[in-house]
Amino acid sequence: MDGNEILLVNETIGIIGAGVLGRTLAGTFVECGFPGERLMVSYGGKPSTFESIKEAKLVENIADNNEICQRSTIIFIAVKPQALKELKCLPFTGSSLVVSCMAGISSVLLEEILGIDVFRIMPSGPDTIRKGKGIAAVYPQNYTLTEILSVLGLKAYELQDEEMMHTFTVGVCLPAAIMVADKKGLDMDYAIEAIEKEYADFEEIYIWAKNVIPDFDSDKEEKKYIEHMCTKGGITEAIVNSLNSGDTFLDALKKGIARSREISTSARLTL
Ligand SMILES: NC(=O)C1=CN([C@@H]2O[C@H](COP(=O)(O)OP(=O)(O)OC[C@H]3O[C@@H](n4cnc5c(N)ncnc54)[C@H](OP(=O)(O)O)[C@@H]3O)[C@@H](O)[C@H]2O)C=CC1
Ligand SMILES: O=C(O)[C@@H]1CCC=N1
Repeated sequence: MDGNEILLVNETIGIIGAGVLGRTLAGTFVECGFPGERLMVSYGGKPSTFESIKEAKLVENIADNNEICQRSTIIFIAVKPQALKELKCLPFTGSSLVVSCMAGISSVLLEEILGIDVFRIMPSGPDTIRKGKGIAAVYPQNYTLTEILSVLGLKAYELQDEEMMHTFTVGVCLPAAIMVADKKGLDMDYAIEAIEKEYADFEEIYIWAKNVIPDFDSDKEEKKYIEHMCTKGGITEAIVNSLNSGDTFLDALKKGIARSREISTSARLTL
C-alpha cells in the first residue's frame, strides 16, 4: 500500500459542483487510485454539465448534495461563488473536512452560512492539475489537507493571512493573463514587482505560471485553455476583460484582486 492509499484509506470524498474544476479534482483522485465507489459528485442539473460528467466517466458517482454531506468524510465545494446561497440548508457536519475552492468567499462567511468551520484552498487551473503541475493556496493551515493536495500533485502555499487569498487567486490566473498580455506586447515584470511587495511569493508564482503555459496547436485550443481557467463572473474573466479593454498589466491584475474582494461583498448581500 503506498502513501496515497494509506492517507485516504478510510475516506469518502464528495465534490459539490462537478463543473470544470470539480470534474478535474474528481478525475485526478480516480487517476491517483482513489476507489470510485467512495467518490461522489453533484451538479446543478444542466444537461450540458451532465454530458461533461458522462465524458469524464463520472456518471456513476453522481449523488445529491444531502447524500454528499451525510456520507463524505472530505467535501470539496466547487460551485461558483454566486451559488453559495444554494448550500445554506445542507446538513454539513463538523466531523467532515470541508474545503471550499470558491474564489473570494471568506472563511467567516462560509462559517456563517454553512454552520461549520471550512478550510479554503485556491487551486490553479484544470490543465495544470491534470498535468501534475498545479499549485494551491491553503487557509488556514491543515496538515491533512496539505497531504491531500500533495496526493493530487498540487504544491501547497500555506497562507498566514486570509487577505492574501485574493492576491494568490490572481496568481493562479496568471497563465491566462500572460497569454493575453504577451499577444499585446505588454510589459509584465514591473507589475509582478509591484504585487510582490504585498505578497512575497508572487514572483515565484509568476515564474511557475510562465512555465506551465503549454504549446498550443491552434487558436481554438488556446481559447479553450483560457475558458477553462475562467469561472464565469470570476477573477480570470475580470483580468482578461481588463487587458482586452487596453489596461496595463498591473491595472488588470489589480482589477482581478478587486474582483475577488467584490465577489465576497456581493455574495453577502445576496444571502
Ligand atoms: N476553473 C478554475 O480554474 C478554478 C475555479 N475555482 C473555483 O471553483 C469553483 C468552480 O469553478 P468552475 O469549475 O470554473 O465553474 P463551473 O461553472 O464550471 O462549475 C460550477 C459547477 O457547480 C454546479 N452547481 C451549481 N449549483 C449547484 C448546486 N446547488 N449543487 C451542486 N452543484 C452545483 C454547476 O452545475 P450546472 O452546470 O449543472 O449548473 C457546475 O457544474 C468556483 O467557485 C471558482 O471560483 C478555483 C480555482 C480555479
Ligand atoms: O476565474 C476565476 O474566478 C477562477 C478562480 C481562479 C481561477 N479561476
